[in-house]
Amino acid sequence: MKISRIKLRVISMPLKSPFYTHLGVVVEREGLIIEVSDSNGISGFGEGVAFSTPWYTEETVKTSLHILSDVLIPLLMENPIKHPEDLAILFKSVRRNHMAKAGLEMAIWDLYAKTNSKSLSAVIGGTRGEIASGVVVAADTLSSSLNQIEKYLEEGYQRFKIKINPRQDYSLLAEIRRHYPELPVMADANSAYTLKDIDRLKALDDFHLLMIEQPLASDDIIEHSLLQREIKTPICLDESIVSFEDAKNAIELGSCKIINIKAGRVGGLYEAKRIHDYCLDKGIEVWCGGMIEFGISRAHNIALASLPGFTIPGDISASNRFWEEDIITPEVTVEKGYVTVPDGPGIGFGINEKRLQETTLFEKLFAF
Ligand SMILES: O=C(O)CCC(=O)c1ccccc1C(=O)O
Ligand SMILES: [Mg+2]
Repeated sequence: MKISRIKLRVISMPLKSPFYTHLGVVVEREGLIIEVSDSNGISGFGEGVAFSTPWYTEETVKTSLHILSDVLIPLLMENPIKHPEDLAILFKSVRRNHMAKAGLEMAIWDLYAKTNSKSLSAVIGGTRGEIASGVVVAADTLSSSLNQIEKYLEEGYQRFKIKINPRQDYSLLAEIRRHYPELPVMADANSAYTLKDIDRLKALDDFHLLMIEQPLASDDIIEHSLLQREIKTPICLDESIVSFEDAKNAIELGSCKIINIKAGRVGGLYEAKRIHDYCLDKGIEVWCGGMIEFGISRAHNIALASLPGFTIPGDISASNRFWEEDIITPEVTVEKGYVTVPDGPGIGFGINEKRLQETTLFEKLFAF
């Protein structure tokens, strides 16, 4: 691959409505856009999905910018690669920093697919032409949760993820069930509980949830295996799974029945695919998680979720779930509950240059 230039941009955009979790509120989303160009002027795009503050993982926009500028991009300049999978070996010398690695790796996958005139989905082994779409409800009150559910139901979403915590769980889910007895509902706790809350968590079995995502500590797999033995609701791990080894260990221990795969969290599409392949082999269902992302990462998620093991509707919602105007064209849309997997080259979406320009705070260019 003849990489000649890399452009990093920090962008910022307000969410249409605040996103509430027990860890804090997201009102404005800062993000990192990575553009990798070759000597023929073809560009691949990726997104660094770390947030402005380290509330979800330890990375931030600033740490990503540092690791990309001072470590990963210089490493790539000194060590030309033939294929995006070569990055797995090249980046092994750098501990963690998965979101920074993934943003660059995914831009290079997009470039690779485009230079081979294939869709990213085809290049990574996707088999699906459309993806069942789910949505997250992260509101601060019961009434706004119910309003959001009603709106998203009308828009066709097939799965509803409700953020919960020990102060807002049983009564919230009971009200949702009272209004929607058959709704495909799951809960995401973002590590709000400990094993001391076992009775609270057992009680949630009443609601036949599709699953409960990450109830216990963000780096735990041991206690989740104890919890899974006590509750009927399937556990899905998110934060705890940052590598193929984590997925393998969690499955062997019985810590979860389902895994949420986010390419950013695990260091890129290659590692995401390894986890997917292992889960498919072991009969563990997976789905694609979201990061309140802009269109580029959303497009990568669509390609990832086209792999055969992604059998559960994930967090791949339309661009208009979070944004007044996205940075890609066309925007991601949900039709009758599905997102179409594009068959054009690479991620299959263009860049809305005007929107990208007006949301850019800062940019930095690296010439090879
Ligand atoms: O639709 C989305 O973008 C996912 C929403 C979501 O739940 C989330 C958003 C940001 C960080 C972590 C999470 C999560 O899955 O825990
Ligand atoms: Mg989660």
